[in-house]
Amino acid sequence: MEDDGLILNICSATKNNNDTAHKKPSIRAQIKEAGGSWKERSKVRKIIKSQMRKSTQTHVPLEHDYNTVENGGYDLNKEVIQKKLSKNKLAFTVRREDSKEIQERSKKSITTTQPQQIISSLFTYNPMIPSIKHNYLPNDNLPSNAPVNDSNSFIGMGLDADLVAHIKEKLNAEKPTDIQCKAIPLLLNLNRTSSDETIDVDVVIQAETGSGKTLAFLLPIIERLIRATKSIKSNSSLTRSLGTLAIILTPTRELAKQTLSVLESLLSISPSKTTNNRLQHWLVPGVVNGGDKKKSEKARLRKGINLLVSTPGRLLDHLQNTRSFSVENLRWLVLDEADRLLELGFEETLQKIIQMLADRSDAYQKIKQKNCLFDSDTLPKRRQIILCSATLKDDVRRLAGQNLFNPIYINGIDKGNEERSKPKNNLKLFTTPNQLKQKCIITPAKLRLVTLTAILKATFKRHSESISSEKVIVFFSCCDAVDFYFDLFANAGNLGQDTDDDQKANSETCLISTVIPNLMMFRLHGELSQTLRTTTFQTFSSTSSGVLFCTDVAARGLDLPNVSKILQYDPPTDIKDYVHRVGRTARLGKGGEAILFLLPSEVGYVDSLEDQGINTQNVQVDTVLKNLQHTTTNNSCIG
Ligand SMILES: Nc1ncnc2c1ncn2[C@@H]1O[C@H](COP(=O)(O)OP(=O)(O)OP(=O)(O)O)[C@@H](O)[C@H]1O
Repeated sequence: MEDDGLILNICSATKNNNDTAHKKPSIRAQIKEAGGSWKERSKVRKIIKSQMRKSTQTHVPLEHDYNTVENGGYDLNKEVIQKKLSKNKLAFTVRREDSKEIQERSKKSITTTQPQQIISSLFTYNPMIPSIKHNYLPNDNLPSNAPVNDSNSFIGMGLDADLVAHIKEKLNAEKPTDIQCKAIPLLLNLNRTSSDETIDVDVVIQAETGSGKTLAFLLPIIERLIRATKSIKSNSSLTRSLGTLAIILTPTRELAKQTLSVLESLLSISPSKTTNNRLQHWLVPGVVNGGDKKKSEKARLRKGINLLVSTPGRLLDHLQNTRSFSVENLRWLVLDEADRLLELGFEETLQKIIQMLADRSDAYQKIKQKNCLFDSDTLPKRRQIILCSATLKDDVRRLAGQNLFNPIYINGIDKGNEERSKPKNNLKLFTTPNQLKQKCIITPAKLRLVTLTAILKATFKRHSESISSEKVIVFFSCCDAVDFYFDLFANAGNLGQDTDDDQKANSETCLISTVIPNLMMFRLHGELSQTLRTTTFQTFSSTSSGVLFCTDVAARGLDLPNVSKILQYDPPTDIKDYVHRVGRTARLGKGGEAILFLLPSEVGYVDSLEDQGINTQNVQVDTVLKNLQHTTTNNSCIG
């Protein structure tokens, strides 16, 4: 699927683990089970089982066990260690040379073990968790992506008064954000001279997640079209059959639909005296999207979609196969989440799209068909490319070198963040919202599920009949993991009992959890039907409380209101994806919390985050597990 990268949570075997495997082959491996009658084989299997049971009961913690402790694999609490050490004297004498070291290590281990550990009844002890050495630098928590008070107003930037009143009423946007202050005047380009046709240069916008980049590029486009509409006297020149004037490309279908709805609400501006309803009359927004019916899209393209939002594959398909799709008048090509669009899988498609658009408008220029709309000075005289993302790096610069015209880079990184982030290399840093509380929790594999449950339980506390109004997103590495955990939380205890129920669950947008009473559970990934994806996205957007289990299909661009917490059950392989995942909360100056789950073997991830200027606070599993026993009054489940 184009939307879902399969990211596996692979932890490489350490040297010590390898040694362990080498020194102590399993009993099963030593006994040949093949051959003989089934009765004999069954007998052998029983013997093996009982030997294995005995072996685990009498197993003494040997040197390599403690080596794995250091690597975060195991920990034996005081009782278990002492019991095992005293019980098996034989093994103890055999490995006498190791014993002193063992005792030393066990002493260390015991002293570091918390006195009141919460241990799941499934296990006899909690594995030890390696401590991570990093300097957590608490920041001032001042919002970095909120509208700026001392900014120039939208009207001061040159936006139409009706449009400004409209965005205030519809989107509650009164003051521009930092990136909007920088990008809107540049893209409006009001200081151009009509003689200089090349002045509308390409623009690269990089700013934090949730800082209003969508309006930063949509408002100037709409404003310039309003101005062009006003400048033309005859209505006959303004018709949707002028074809597509702007294309906005997004990497996922959900983001395409979201961008379309922003466009629609911008264009639902009430008819003013000046535009006299003409804007709505001819300017038609639309979407063409993988997963939708191509036939109806073709019909709409034939009639004319002036502002088109699309995913790359479907756009290329229409460019190649829909003859009535008119892009000769195209004035803007926006690549939203540009770095994702340039990743493997999309890059080739994108290059073909850019080439086809260039060929078509060149051919058109030769025919020199004219419309007075394009004679006005308000529209760009050439196709302007706008790249946009919170995480732009060298891949974008490569495209910039090849396809962009005199690109201008606008960076929304605020001063506070720049100072806070101390780069260890020369790479450009990614920034995350200043007010976002970022935490990491090192959990051994066997405690991960119980830790997730504890966090969700603490977040969705019961208040008599209802639960806390919180919205949480949990990211997993792949579609199967989402389905597995969704089934677990939604259907625990009923798994696999009724296939009709399973089918029903697969087609339902939301289920009530059987683990956490009253909790509404949603899931989103690239293998679900398009209808289910769309309804899930819409329902989770509008709900006031619930949890969404998803893959990275929901990581980029989605503006899901009031999400208070992001959990990353599997860390993403790319730090860029980390930035986008956590960016689903703490949007536009609001607060938020992000918790990253790491296996003991993955602690190095914290350093990689630090290299990018991302600072996480380490939280102990024990603190979280206590929430299973106590309902804390503190809203933050992990302190
Ligand atoms: N100036 C503003 N005042 C109030 N709200 C705004 C303003 N600008 C944008 N918004 C709202 O802020 C939210 C986030 O905006 P948007 O989705 O464009 O962020 P983004 O920077 O594109 O984030 P991401 O990188 O995650 O895609 C949206 O709900 C949008 O309507």
